[in-house]
Amino acid sequence: MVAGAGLLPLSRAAAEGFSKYFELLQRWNAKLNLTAIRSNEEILRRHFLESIFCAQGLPEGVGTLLDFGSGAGFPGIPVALCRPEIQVTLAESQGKKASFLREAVRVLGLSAEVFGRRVEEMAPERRFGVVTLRAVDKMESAISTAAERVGDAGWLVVLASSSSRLPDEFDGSEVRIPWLEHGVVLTGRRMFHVEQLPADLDHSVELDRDPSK
Ligand SMILES: C[S@@+](CC[C@H](N)C(=O)[O-])C[C@H]1O[C@@H](n2cnc3c(N)ncnc32)[C@H](O)[C@@H]1O
Repeated sequence: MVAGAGLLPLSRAAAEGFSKYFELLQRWNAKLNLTAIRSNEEILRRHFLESIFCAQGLPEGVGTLLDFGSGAGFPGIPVALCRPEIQVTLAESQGKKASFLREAVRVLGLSAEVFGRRVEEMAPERRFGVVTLRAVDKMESAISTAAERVGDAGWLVVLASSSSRLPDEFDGSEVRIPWLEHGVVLTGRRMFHVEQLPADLDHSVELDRDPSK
C-alpha cells in the first residue's frame, strides 16, 4: 500500500510498529471513538498514508518535534515510527485520547513524550525543531499558537486544505498530497520571531510603500 501511494519503503521495524498501532487503534476506537473515520481502509488511506507522507517529507537534521493536537496520534506516532532519530512530543488535551497515546507509546516501545494538556499550558520557554498540525479545530488560531512553539530556524508543518496559510515569519512551500483532491502539506521555515521585529516598524506602511516615491 505504501509503495502504491508513491511513498518510500518502510523499515522492517517501522512496518511492524504500524501493524501493532493499527491493531491497537481498531481496538480502542471500537470503545472510545478516538477518530471519526471508522472504516479500516479509510483509516489506512487518510490517517496512516497522509502521516507517512508527512514524516518522509520532513527535513533532515531535525532533533525535536511537537505534534499539536495529536488526537489518536496523527501524524506524531507515524513520525516517531518512520523517523526514530526525532524526539517526538504528542500534545493532546482530551484525557481519553492522551491515555490512548500513552498506551500506544508503551506498546510500540517509542521514546515519545505525551503531554496531556493544552499546548498553551506548556512551559513558555519550550520550543521545537518542527511543529506539526493536522485537523485541529479553529485552524487559523491553532496555526498561530503552534507557530509560537517553533524554535529559531525551525519548521512549521501543516496538513490542511490548500486555502490554509502560514504566518508571515515562515518562508513556506506547499506540496500536494497526490491521492487527495484538496490536501496539501504546507512546510515553512521560521525566518524570525515576531518579537524580534523593531517595535516601531509599521508593516502596513512599509509593505505598501512604492520605493520610487
Ligand atoms: C480532530 S482532532 C485531530 C487529531 C489529529 N491531529 C489527526 O489529524 O487525526 C484535533 C485534536 O486536537 C486537540 N487539541 C485542540 N487544540 C489543542 C491544544 N491547544 N492543545 C492540545 N490539544 C489540542 C483536540 O483535543 C483534538 O483531539
